[in-house]
Amino acid sequence: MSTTTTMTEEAWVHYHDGGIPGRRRVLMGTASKPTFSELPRIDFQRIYSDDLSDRQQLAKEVGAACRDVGFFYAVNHGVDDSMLKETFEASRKFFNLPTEVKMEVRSISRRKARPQYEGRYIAPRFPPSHKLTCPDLKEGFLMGEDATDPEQNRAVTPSTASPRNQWPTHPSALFWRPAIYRYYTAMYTFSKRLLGIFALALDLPEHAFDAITTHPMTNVRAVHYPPQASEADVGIGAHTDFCWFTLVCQSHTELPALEVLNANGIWVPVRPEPHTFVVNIADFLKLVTGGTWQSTVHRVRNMGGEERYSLPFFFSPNEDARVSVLEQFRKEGEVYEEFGVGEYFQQRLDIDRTTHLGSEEGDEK
Ligand SMILES: O=C(O)CCC(=O)C(=O)O
Ligand SMILES: [Fe+2]
Repeated sequence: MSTTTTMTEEAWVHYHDGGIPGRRRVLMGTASKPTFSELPRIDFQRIYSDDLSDRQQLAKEVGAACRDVGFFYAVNHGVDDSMLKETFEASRKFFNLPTEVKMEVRSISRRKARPQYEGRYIAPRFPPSHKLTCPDLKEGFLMGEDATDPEQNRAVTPSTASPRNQWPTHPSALFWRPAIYRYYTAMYTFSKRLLGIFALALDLPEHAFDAITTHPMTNVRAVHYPPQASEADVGIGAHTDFCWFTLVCQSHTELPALEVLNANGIWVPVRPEPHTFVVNIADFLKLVTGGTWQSTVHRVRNMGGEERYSLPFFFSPNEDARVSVLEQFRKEGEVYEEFGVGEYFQQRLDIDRTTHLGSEEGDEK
């Protein structure tokens, strides 16, 4: 949850960074630092160019945005616009279904050795009782890689044989699975290309990340944010994402709802722009770039009286990949350990469960 408080006449913004509670002083006037006040807009048409120098030029702009802001708009991304529109229509329809239809896919397993995520419906303000209350007003539906879903064309092996996703079976909800799969597949394909641009932006060969992303960890979370009655409520509390990077499509609302925190502790609104993705760097890419790329704090407050829908797509490397700080970001004399992608992800989920009430059940970000 994020709040701005005044302590001895100083204002602070509170958030979760890397799953850990943090705060930032609000700096104004002469105390303010150079920082961003809007998100860069980057033209992605060049991602499809056969000419390497076009892709390198794009990568230069992407690299600057990742370093200076951690967020950018991707325009002309080439993903089919009518498919995006249809996915939002399907989202509206899904979240309008009776609660009992959505609750069919609400269950989570209580197994100790649980998988990184389990696809399901996430009810608003859950859990209602045994802890304090969950602050987030949002409701969501989460799915991700699952070799037992034939749509993913993946080999079912002993390690991938447990289903992770849950799909509603009520006749009124059967439209949901194909709609989400169309979106998932398109975002997956775009993300693989984007990864090549990130590699170039980091002065690596374009295919440097291919070996660790043959079966990447990926999630779609469809989210519905009801209009907020009060400033004290929160659609999704201030946080950083803990994957490698996130792509977000947001529905149109007159008043921007997604906000990004700049270095002066000012919330910069991310106005919904038609036909664009909002791309943000998450904790994992910050980690492997030795903090050179920013995983920027953000939150959602839906104050404009309209229903809001968003479709974040979260991307991380293979669960069994091992990564470390990239060579060019290492400092002499420092020791850098390797860590497992899946283990890191699980650690972050566990931290989030204990420090972020809204995410007690493994609310992947
Ligand atoms: O709804 C949005 O615009 C952003 C959601 C978000 O930050 C998240 O799901 O991690
Ligand atoms: Fe996020």
